[in-house]
Amino acid sequence: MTKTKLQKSLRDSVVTRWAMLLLVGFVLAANYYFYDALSPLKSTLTKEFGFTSTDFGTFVSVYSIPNVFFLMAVLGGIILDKLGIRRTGFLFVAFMAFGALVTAYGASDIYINDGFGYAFMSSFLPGYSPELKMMLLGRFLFGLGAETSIVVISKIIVKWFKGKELAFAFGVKLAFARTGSFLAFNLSPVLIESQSGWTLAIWFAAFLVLAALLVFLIYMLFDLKLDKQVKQEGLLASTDEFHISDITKLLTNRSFIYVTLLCLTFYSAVFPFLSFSSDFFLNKFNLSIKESGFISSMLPIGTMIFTPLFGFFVDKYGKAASLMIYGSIILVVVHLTFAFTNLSPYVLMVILGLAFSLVPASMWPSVAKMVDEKRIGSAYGLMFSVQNLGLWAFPILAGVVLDSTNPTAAETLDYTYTMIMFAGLGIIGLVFALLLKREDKVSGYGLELPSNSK
Ligand SMILES: C[C@H](N)C(=O)N[C@@H](CCCCN)C(=O)O
Repeated sequence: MTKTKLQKSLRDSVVTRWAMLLLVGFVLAANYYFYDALSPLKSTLTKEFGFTSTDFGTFVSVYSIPNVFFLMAVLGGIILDKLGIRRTGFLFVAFMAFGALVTAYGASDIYINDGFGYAFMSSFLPGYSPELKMMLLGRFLFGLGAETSIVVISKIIVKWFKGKELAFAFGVKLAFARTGSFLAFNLSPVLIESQSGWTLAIWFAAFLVLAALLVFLIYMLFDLKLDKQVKQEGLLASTDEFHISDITKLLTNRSFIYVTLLCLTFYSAVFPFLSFSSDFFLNKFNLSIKESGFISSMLPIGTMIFTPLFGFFVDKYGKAASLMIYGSIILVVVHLTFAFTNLSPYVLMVILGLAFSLVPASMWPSVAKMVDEKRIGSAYGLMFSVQNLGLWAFPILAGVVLDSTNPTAAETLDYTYTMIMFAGLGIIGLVFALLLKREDKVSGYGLELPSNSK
């Protein structure tokens, strides 16, 4: 009796571990909120600062530069293994918060009226406004922190839920992320109408990320307590230690290569599209900023419900490779329908939500089947870095395509070619999904089997 009592730790309490998910879920929601908060403001940024579509695309994509060109997500995973959850998490969430505040500062009146750094930002690259340059710096720092903090949160979920409700917890974690996006698309258009000025929408987003840093501090107290109880950190460090050979093993695993390329193409056709979607609805259907922001938010709201459901389905019945194929087909059909018809964007966004649930719910758990558990951190880090190549390139390309296929100072923007580009990405993704399913028959990872059968 006494022995059993001694063996119980914080993670054995259902309430405590779900409370931990609530805490880190808030951090994740704030991350996604800030990522999407400026998307409904594209036309406002054009009106206030003269942003072109290419400027806006550059702003969206600068998030990915640290993760692509400095391999930050991979390095962050290594730092995580060396320094542990608390120090790495605090460092990268702090980067996120600092970057968010710098972005808001770059759009603020204080900065524009010759505030700190304005003269310096005006002294080079005259083709880019000082506002854009400061906001780019802020988003760069935000991106540096944001991707690694997602890797840290994934590890936190494993720490608290391994051997318990792990897959479901991952689904709920993604639902928190989507809640952040949903709120961003609906709140930003309301906040730009504030008496205190349109930049309140950006300040609000930045302070939300700052609040996330405080929430992470609270999480750290529990994490410390759990480590004291079970000395789990030492155990994880030894099992998750990083070796360069881990990366070479991953790069010779065909299934891993196909799933990573699917991750690159699929997410490149979703996240950059989502960043432009409010402006797309505004232009194509002649809607208000609020209404087009609301339509964009139909995508995350669908995924909040569908992702945990499909996660449950994959756990119980398998069929992960097939679900990735179905999700890819839906993505292509929706983007082509957006390009060539005037069908209701409300319905199409909900259908796109199905695709954006089918693929993530089956993709992320599938990686765990094809990669040793001790390499899972490196695997996710590598996938994130490759994926960020697309999240970097495609917002810029979308902006360039928009600017070059529309006359300067056009009243409304024609998105047809931009949407064809996103559909093209979806088609390439579909090919990788088909290759992945074919390869699974050879490699025998059992992607089509239920979770507990492998
Ligand atoms: C943008 C980020 N790199 C990403 O891929 N996010 C995924 C969730 C990743 C979860 C990994 N365990 C998303 O679908 O938002």
